Amino acid sequence: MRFSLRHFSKMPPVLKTFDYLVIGGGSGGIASARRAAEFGVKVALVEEARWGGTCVNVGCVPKKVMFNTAMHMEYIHDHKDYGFDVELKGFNWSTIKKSRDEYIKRLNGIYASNLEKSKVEKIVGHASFTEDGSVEVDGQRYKGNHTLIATGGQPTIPNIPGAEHGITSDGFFELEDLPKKVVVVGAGYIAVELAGIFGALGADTSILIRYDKVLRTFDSMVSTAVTDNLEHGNVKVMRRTHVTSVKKESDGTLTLDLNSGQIKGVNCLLWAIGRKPNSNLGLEKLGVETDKAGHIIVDEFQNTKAKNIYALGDVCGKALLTPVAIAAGRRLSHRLFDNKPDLKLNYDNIATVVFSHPPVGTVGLTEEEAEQKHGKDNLKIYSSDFTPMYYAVTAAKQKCSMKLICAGPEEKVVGLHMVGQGVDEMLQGFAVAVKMGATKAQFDDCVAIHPTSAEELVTMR
Ligand SMILES: Cc1cc2nc3c(=O)[nH]c(=O)nc-3n(C[C@H](O)[C@H](O)[C@H](O)COP(=O)(O)OP(=O)(O)OC[C@H]3O[C@@H](n4cnc5c(N)ncnc54)[C@H](O)[C@@H]3O)c2cc1C
Ligand SMILES: NC(=O)C1=CN([C@@H]2O[C@H](COP(=O)(O)OP(=O)(O)OC[C@H]3O[C@@H](n4cnc5c(N)ncnc54)[C@H](OP(=O)(O)O)[C@@H]3O)[C@@H](O)[C@H]2O)C=CC1
Ligand SMILES: N[C@@H](CCC(=O)N[C@@H](CSSC[C@H](NC(=O)CC[C@H](N)C(=O)O)C(=O)NCC(=O)O)C(=O)NCC(=O)O)C(=O)O
Repeated sequence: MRFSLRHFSKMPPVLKTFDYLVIGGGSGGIASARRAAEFGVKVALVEEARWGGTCVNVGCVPKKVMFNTAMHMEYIHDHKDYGFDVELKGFNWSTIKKSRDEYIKRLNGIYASNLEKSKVEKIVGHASFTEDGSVEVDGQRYKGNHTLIATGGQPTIPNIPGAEHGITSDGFFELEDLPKKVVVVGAGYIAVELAGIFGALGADTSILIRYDKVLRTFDSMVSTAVTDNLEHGNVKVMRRTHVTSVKKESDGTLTLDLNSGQIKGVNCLLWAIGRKPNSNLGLEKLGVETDKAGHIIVDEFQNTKAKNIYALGDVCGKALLTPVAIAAGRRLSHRLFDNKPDLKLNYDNIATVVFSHPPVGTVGLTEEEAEQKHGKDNLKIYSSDFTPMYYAVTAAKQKCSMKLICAGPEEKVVGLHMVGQGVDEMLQGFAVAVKMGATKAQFDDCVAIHPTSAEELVTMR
């Protein structure tokens, strides 16, 4: 007690009090702060880096630009099969990097001005908690009657000698040129997406995975198809392989020592082995609990263990997706300031896309999860494998695979999985149907749109 009093006396006085103080100007924090401000409460948002957070600056948005770039390269190879007399004379990475950077800069400005328009007070700097639950930023103290932690996460780097010679997804967005020889380590979303981009753009690309397939937590159909597609798409899949040490040579290239063998002459090593939460905010002083990995523990209403302190988005470690952070943030603001005391995000049936080549779209249970939940005998699985019509006249082909997992006598669709051209844009509408509890008969009752890949989903037998 005496210690606390002495400590309190050293704290600067509270400069300002807000109804809602949000830490983290990324997807969840911005969405929650702006929604709260709509209800006429006094809101402030603290951000230490660039407005928009991971998604806008080093995530979804610049990644999608690079995915689109890679798609151009794929299509260019098909042009001659469609009768176009075009010649690819080269690809200039720095052209797209420059326009991408300018676009992100514009977005930073738009986000800042949107906050101003919404009357959210912007506070720039690193936030940390003091003992009494107020927040200190650059020596100033702010108090929130309600405080949200939406501080996101950062890439993990392995603890091996020379790991610092590698980059992460953050560094990917700083590359000034397409590296000649690339090694991507990891088997999740980021490894698959970035290896796919490098491969499509013509880098000599390898992906090092610990097991036999990428995306192991996805339905096995997806995991198998994406692993095969990487191999067919210019990416060498090195299974059961990990890096034990990294050495930088005098010519600037890297030599990777592996559990078996070596890779020499690497121009870019990219770690994509997961992310860790930004939860080093002095939470222990407040009784906010974290799990072993540092993710903030919250209940279904995003409440932490400390009164009037909430957390959401990547810092909580559940469904690390921008729309999840946004949806949780907006619902929380309605609950706190719009008299909707029961509003919370339902984390079931969240649709997700992996921007691989071709992309993955998936919602609901994997077959393995459905077997555990409903029992193998209560499931009926429908699947379809075909070559989309786009490839009818092209030399290069990519298959499309789809799977519906139906449960019970009514054949409720509890899982929908797709890998193929266009499935990224196809998924959202079907996700509505799955969320509504649609059955296979209801899918079939919907007359197909022809000729599309999507029609397969309403005509499967
Ligand atoms: C390469 C990559 C690609 C991705 N692609 C997709 C995709 O295609 N689709 C998708 O849905 N999701 C994608 N994601 C995930 C998505 O970016 C995140 O799920 C989302 O940004 C999480 O939002 P958030 O608000 O929880 O955190 P963030 O967006 O990370 O925002 C947190 C903010 O808090 C700030 N901050 C942290 N600590 C402090 C502090 N102490 N004081 C002040 N400010 C602080 C940070 O600077 C940051 O701006 C991708 C992620 C990566 C890395
Ligand atoms: N399109 C989208 O919506 C995107 C979303 N995101 C979000 O960001 C999150 C973070 O992405 P990401 O960083 O790819 O993390 P993920 O959790 O998706 O994947 C990381 C994978 O790397 C492998 N791995 C873990 N540790 C090691 C290690 N020490 N050495 C080698 N491999 C290892 C694991 O696979 P295994 O166990 O098989 O080895 C693990 O699943 C994603 O989960 C996703 O939620 C990111 C990008 C795009
Ligand atoms: N689906 C469209 C998305 C277009 C879009 O939303 N672009 C954003 C930039 S990328 S995206 C950054 C990301 N936005 C989104 O995820 C889109 C949110 C959706 N429109 C919604 O309102 O729910 C995010 O982190 N949002 C937090 C927040 O907005 O509160 C933009 O231009 N914004 C300018 C503006 O808004 O004026 C596409 O892919 O083209």
